Amino acid sequence: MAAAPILARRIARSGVLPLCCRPPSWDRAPRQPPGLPLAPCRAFSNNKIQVELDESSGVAMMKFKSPPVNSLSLDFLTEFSISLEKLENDRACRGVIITSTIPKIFSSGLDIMEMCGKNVEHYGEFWRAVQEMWLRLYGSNMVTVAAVNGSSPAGGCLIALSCDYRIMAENPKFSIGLNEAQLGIVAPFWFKDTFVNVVGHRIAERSLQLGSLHPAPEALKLGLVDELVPEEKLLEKASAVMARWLALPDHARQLTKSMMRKAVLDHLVAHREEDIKNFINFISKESIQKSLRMYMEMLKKKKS
Ligand SMILES: CCC/C=C/C(=O)SCCNC(=O)CCNC(=O)[C@H](O)C(C)(C)COP(=O)([O-])OP(=O)([O-])OC[C@H]1O[C@@H](n2cnc3c(N)ncnc32)[C@H](O)[C@@H]1OP(=O)([O-])[O-]
Repeated sequence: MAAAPILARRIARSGVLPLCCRPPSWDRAPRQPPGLPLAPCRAFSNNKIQVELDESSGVAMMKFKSPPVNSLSLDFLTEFSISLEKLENDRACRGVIITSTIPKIFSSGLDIMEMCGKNVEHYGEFWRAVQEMWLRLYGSNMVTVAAVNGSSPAGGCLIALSCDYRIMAENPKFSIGLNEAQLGIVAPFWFKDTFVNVVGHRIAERSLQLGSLHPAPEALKLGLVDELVPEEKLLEKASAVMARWLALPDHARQLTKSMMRKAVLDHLVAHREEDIKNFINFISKESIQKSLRMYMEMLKKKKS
């Protein structure tokens, strides 16, 4: 598949290790070598994501900043994977809080334009980047907390579901869910598995079949998010939750997390190429392309 070397080159250019080469974090050296001056805060930023690591707490704040709606384009996904990998390999980092700088939007999900009117090579490269992002986030050794400060459909919901804990702003106008069926497309098995692991089979089945977007209070009732807080308290709450999770020894928490998630992660790793082929075949169908075009037109009409 031509897409594999392309993504490998993109990642190689950035100096990021592939997932399989990542050292387990319970094997890491002590956080602060003795005798070195404390460096309390470090930041890095790329076009679509900004990251600030507080070395004294070991917590990174990752903010999506890709207007207008933080859609997950190929470039966004690549930057996201690179940012996660940098943090994963940083001995000073134990946890990451993920949020958005865009008012009212956490992420609008996969960029629909990446799935419309492109060639087979592009679809393959795009889908590999979606897989890569999920493998890194769902398989992360770090504590991951989603501070969902706006709407979060489809791929945006997947990001939140892949974290260890989800806190959402208690605004009923913000909704979250895997709404793929509303677009005439189907969430792949690993989106479904991640969803089932959070809310259970019955809720996931009903919500997926209906392509439901759940307003924040309903999302809380379903267990799709863990807590609702006033928007202005979201980051404070996320930091408090993070501190509680980081109070445990890393190795015990990490091994437990890995035990809970391994089967689902292994399933995709074992079927990655097949999953890419399935996506390409599915998304290339004229009927699917038509559904996506109609959905984009509906979004534009709603705006005008
Ligand atoms: C098998 C595959 C699995 C698929 C998984 C997925 O994630 S599928 C993804 C499922 N995702 C969804 O179903 C989410 C669909 N989006 C929404 O529901 C709303 O946009 C919103 C609630 C996120 C924000 O509402 P709001 O009133 O604040 O903003 P607005 O609506 O005015 O949009 C502003 C501009 O952004 C554009 N644009 C928006 N989203 C996307 C996108 N994903 N991509 C590309 N573009 C997108 C929109 O067209 C408009 O462009 P224009 O006209 O300026 O050129």
